Amino acid sequence: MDDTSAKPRNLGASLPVPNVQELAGGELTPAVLDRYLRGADDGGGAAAAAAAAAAAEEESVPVVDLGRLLGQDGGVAQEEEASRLRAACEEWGFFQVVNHGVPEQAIEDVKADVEAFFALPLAEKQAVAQGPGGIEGYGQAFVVSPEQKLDWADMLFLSTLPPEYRSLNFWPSRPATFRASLERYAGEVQRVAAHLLRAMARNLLLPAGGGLKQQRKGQEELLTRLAAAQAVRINYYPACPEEAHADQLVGLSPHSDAVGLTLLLQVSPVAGLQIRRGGGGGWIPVEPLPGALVANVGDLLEVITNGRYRSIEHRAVVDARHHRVSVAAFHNAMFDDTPYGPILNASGGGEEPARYRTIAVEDYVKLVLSSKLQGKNIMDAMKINNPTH
Ligand SMILES: O=C(O)CCC(=O)C(=O)O
Ligand SMILES: [Fe+2]
Repeated sequence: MDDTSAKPRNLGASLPVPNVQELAGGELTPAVLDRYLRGADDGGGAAAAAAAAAAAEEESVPVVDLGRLLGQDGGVAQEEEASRLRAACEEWGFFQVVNHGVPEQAIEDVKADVEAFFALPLAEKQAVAQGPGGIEGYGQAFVVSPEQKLDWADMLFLSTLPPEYRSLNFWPSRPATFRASLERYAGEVQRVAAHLLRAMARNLLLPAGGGLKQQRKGQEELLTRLAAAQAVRINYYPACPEEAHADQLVGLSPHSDAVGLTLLLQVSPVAGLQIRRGGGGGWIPVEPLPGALVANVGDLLEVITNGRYRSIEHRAVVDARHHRVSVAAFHNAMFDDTPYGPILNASGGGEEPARYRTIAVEDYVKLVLSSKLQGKNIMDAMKINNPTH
């Protein structure tokens, strides 16, 4: 296979929109600002903020200790942590990962380099601007109509792993250490994702032993394949401009991640990420926890577990005074023709009906990129309408 055919093809592009960091640094005309201002019905509004505050008092996202999960404190602690992971996946779909083994320096370097990238003048950042027809590079995503409300953020999207998926022309050459920092960080985080997926597989799959051993092994491999490829989306949310109120802007519209497993680094010590647990309800903030990675179940994991684990709707809101940066590392299966569908005996008992269609990763990502970000609308289309459910 030659190098270009190994890469994911151009999977979709966004309509061109203004650079938000530049808008935030200049004077905004009412007409421009209007494209970003939302009412309560399209994601803005004090009511949502109040709901988040109220919800926060009662609930916070669970924390999983990866070292314990891998057995560093012995078997009993490992089992305890495995149950914690199970509950986090079944009841939340979101959790913070601590003691993950990613060296502090690898995190500090990537943080410093992404901040330094966004601090460059626009012309230098545009050296890695998205091209027509593609999502990689510096720009925006998910803008499909000139009328839709826009997100108050810019992003840099890069395929990171496997190395042959990279398009280095989109990797910044300034700051000079950017590429090395991101490469190291990408590899470290992929290892964390693979460990988590393997632990999830053990929680989910058939009991070991007997004639089921081979089947169990195959299922474990299937789940760990969800960390074979990785892409990162580096988000920059400018502070709210004076002309607006922070709760009228949305940094990233509500969505679930169209991948296997996401691990997110909250670079800035500024809150912004919020999740909505199944069945609606208020928005719950995921406070930045120093040194932690935020894990969340993606759509493909929901499909493969036949809905036992759910990909959860989340969004990013804008801070009134400080900009915020985050690095989302999306782990996914390779972009080939392999179809992925539900593992039907995941419960260990009898055949359960498939609740989702089977689809190839590339086709699913294409479908998502050609749509407006709107909650879990695309996952709804993946569901099989089973009259018994
Ligand atoms: O900035 C955040 O905290 C959320 C980012 C996110 O959800 C994404 O990039 O998919
Ligand atoms: Fe996301």
